[in-house]
Amino acid sequence: MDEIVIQGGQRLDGEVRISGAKNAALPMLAASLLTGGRFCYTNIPDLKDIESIRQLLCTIGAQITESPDGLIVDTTGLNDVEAPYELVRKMRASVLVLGPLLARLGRARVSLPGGCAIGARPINMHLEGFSRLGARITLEHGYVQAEAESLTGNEIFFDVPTVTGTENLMMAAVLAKGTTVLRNAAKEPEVTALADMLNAMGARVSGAATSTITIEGVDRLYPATVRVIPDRIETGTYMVAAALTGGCIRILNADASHLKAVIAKLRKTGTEVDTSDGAVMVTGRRPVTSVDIKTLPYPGFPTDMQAQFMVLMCIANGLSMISETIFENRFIHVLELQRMGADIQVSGNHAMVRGAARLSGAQVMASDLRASACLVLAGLVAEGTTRISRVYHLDRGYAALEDKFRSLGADIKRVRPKPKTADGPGTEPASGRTEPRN
Ligand SMILES: CC(=O)N[C@H]1[C@@H](OP(=O)(O)OP(=O)(O)OC[C@H]2O[C@@H](n3ccc(=O)[nH]c3=O)[C@H](O)[C@@H]2O)O[C@H](CO)[C@@H](O)[C@@H]1O
Ligand SMILES: C=C(OP(=O)(O)O)C(=O)O
Repeated sequence: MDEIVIQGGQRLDGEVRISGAKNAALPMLAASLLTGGRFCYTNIPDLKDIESIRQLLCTIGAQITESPDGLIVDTTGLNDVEAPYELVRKMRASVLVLGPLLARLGRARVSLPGGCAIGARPINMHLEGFSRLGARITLEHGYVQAEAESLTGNEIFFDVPTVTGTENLMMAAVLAKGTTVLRNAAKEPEVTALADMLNAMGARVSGAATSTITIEGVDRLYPATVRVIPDRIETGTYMVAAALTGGCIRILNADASHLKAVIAKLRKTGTEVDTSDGAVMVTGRRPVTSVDIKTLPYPGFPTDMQAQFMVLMCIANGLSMISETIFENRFIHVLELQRMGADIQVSGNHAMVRGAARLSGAQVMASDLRASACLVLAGLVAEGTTRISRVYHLDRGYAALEDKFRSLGADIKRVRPKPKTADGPGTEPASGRTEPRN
């Protein structure tokens, strides 16, 4: 398994170009299943998760080709309605095919995703929503099956805002009879991007970016040409890299309007953020002032930036209280940061970070996507060498990560350790996971 090796201590300066957003591209690709025809996507990021959804769409019968105009997805002839366990276990966003398949074909079968490193992550609200639209839901042999002769609009109230739940229900409702109202809907920019795509296909979705989304069902949809929005979490990660290393990074192809909570917090740390010339310019300053963070649904501080921000708080000048309110187990990176010298105490969903730590490079293990990004950032400011294993998590969500950091001046490379003998010390257990899993 590959490792990322970082020699810390370089100040990062220069320009970096942000890729399309993973979390926008996934539902937008799933939306192509809603109607037969040729969709064209631009700004699709080069990521493992994109490979996984492409594989899933092909299993279902889509034809996918690269062209100079973009990624062409032809969904004219579908031959299957199933998302198998093998794909869902690699990428839980596979559940996003449930809504469009149910809407178009009246049937879908998807492996239940199960828990993941950061929490239980059930899909009960997706399923309750489909039931409210008239679908019969059965759970058997680890699969969820949804069936309906036709779907009928209804009012759906989410207990808590769910991003993929809102997206799944929006896709299910666009072809339903009558009007669907989603209350307490997620307001994330990726939800709005999907609503824009659905409208470009002929759907009638209003209220996206607010907590009430109204969908008036239509009889027909048409293929569309769409551009994926920039990845706000990748953007935020490079912003933290500038703050952390005291460097100056000009971030291109970013949308600062999607990062207001992160920018506000960064400015409070003393970091300069300038969004006036179309790019996002971030200049790290010393000392870094400690701030408290509480993750919340958008437009609050994103849970997907919590781990990266924690590294910045490790080198800040005081105490920082980080509260994680979205996922119940999203502090796994703390144990690895502690091994690098961080002073962090976790109590329930709060992490108290005592700043002024001198991080030192160590062998660490990535446990999930953003925890991996946090370890890369920690390696960049740590003294000495950091080796990060299980980096397949990073490949799910960060396009060309090493190239981008290297172009900013980081000393970072990917290596493939020599295979160890079967019974030699430190050998990967036979049951050790060697493949991505969400
Ligand atoms: C592919 C994608 O877009 N992933 C993002 C999406 O994940 P995802 O859509 O899975 O996250 P949700 O917004 O659904 O989760 C929010 C909370 O609701 C809970 N919940 C969710 C659905 C449900 O049916 N029942 C339930 O209890 C979850 O366990 C969690 O505690 O939003 C998260 C929160 O911003 C981000 O961290 C992920 O990067
Ligand atoms: C948690 C994330 O992704 P996913 O929902 O695909 O696991 C993420 O992008 O940080």
